[in-house]
Amino acid sequence: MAITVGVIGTGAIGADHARRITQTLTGAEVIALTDVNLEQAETVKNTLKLNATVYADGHELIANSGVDAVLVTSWGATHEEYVLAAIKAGKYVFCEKPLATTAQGCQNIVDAEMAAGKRLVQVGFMRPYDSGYKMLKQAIDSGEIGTPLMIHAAHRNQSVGKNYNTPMAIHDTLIHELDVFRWLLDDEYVSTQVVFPRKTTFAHDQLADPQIVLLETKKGVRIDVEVFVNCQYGYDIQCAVVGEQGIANLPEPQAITMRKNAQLGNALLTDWKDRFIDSYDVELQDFFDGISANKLTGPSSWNGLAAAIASDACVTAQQSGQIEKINLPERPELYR
Ligand SMILES: NC(=O)C1=CN([C@@H]2O[C@H](COP(=O)(O)OP(=O)(O)OC[C@H]3O[C@@H](n4cnc5c(N)ncnc54)[C@H](O)[C@@H]3O)[C@@H](O)[C@H]2O)C=CC1
Ligand SMILES: O=C1[C@@H](O)[C@H](O)[C@@H](O)[C@H](O)[C@H]1O
Repeated sequence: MAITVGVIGTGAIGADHARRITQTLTGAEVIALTDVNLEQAETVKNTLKLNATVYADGHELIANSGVDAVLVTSWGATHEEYVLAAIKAGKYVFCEKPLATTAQGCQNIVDAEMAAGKRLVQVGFMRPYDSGYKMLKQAIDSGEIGTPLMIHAAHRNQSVGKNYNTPMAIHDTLIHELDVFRWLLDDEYVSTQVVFPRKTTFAHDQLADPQIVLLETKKGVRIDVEVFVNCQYGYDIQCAVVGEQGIANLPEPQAITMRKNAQLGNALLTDWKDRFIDSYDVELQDFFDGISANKLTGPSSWNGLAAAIASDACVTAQQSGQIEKINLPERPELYR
């Protein structure tokens, strides 16, 4: 029997996840939808020809739809309340990143899940499912480049909307790096500092763009990440791990090289949807397979909390201009 799913928030990624569940993945079916913009939920239902009910809001969906699993794909600030409600109702929940926009919000979720006594939550950190990042991790773990010493990384978006502000560069964008570096290095952060280069004229008043985030880990690895969300030229994710004996670079997405109009080159991607299309498929299939096996193994609430603790420190560092400490508590048994 298919796992029944309710989607809360049917915007860009909610609609895309509903599409992949319906058209690409196996073992799950979307039977419930909601969005603060109900028309948007109706549109997704009709476009994908879903045999689904549109609920008035997320809490009604959780309480009355009878679904096995909930996908929380609404705006970041609304995640915590829906994830807590889903846990309370004993439902599995896949929550897009960030798990919550603050560490306290994530801690509330970890506490609720521990009280439930089993893992119910998977966070939408898809990069560990990406074939390029997996190759990078393999290169590190095999010892090919020796002990990692530094990471130089960049997270560039073509442009962002007017509602995107300076802290979002951390808790909405950098949060992917904050998760994936812990996984790549098998290490934890101890401190951060944020510095601001000259501002691009393409950023609006509420946004300092670009930003450079500096991180230090327990093992002494130094990391610099450029977050530049109005870079204009494309969607570009870079990661170079410098080891004692070599450098491992995240592979570029596959693209045809063309000779045309007296130029040699290839097109760059412009959208996260295309850049990580395969990893979104694999992460969600893993979530459903975990439900079938009654054992979730993907990115956990603990991963959400660890990233959020670092994220909070980075947001503080944006304001203070100082080096801020990052302290992760002891990992509970449930997440070992
Ligand atoms: N893993 C990844 O690479 C990506 C993750 N995301 C995450 O997914 C979430 C949604 O992002 P997008 O789809 O890009 O945004 P979006 O703005 O396109 O869609 C969000 C939808 O949620 C709805 N919504 C807002 N508050 C709601 C509430 N209280 N109840 C029900 N619906 C509500 C909005 O009306 C909108 O339709 C964010 O947390 C974002 O960080 C987004 C893009 C990529
Ligand atoms: O998660 C995502 C968006 O929400 C976020 O706003 C973008 O900066 C990221 O590149 C994308 O992967």
